[in-house]
Amino acid sequence: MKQRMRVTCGVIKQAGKFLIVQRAGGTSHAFKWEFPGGKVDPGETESECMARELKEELDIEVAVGERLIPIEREESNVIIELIPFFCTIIGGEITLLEHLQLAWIDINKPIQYDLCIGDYSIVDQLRG
Ligand SMILES: Nc1nc2c([nH]c(=O)n2[C@@H]2O[C@H](COP(=O)(O)OP(=O)(O)OP(=O)(O)O)[C@@H](O)[C@H]2O)c(=O)[nH]1
Repeated sequence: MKQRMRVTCGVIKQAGKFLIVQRAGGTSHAFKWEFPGGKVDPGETESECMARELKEELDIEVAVGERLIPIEREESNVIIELIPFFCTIIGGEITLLEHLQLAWIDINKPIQYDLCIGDYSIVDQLRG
């Protein structure tokens, strides 16, 4: 059976725009843009993972809201389930602890950033 990996990613909206961040060099998908998040650890719920990753990556506390439709993709024989959640910042200031840059995107305009492939499906969901 193929290995599965669950990854949560946060959809944060402010002033009508959505936050994306650029992955660092030396990681998988280096320099690609993504919604911040990461792998669900054993024994952790998806929501716990979401809140933990945003604390680790952006130094913010969030309220984890609605779960969007997950996106499944296979990469190097591993099935990656990317699970987006709407998140609201309830504490802290966004500080990039792992990523290179951030951007706030207007979802209804063409995306000018090189996103991780699965993330285009999240953008489609946000466009409704
Ligand atoms: N965080 C995040 N990962 C994504 C997105 N889209 C996407 O394909 N991925 C992929 O999902 C995987 C998540 O890995 P990650 O490196 O962010 O997770 P992590 O922080 O737990 O990793 P690490 O602790 O092993 O460094 C990567 O292969 C990444 O390329 C996204 O929007 N956000």
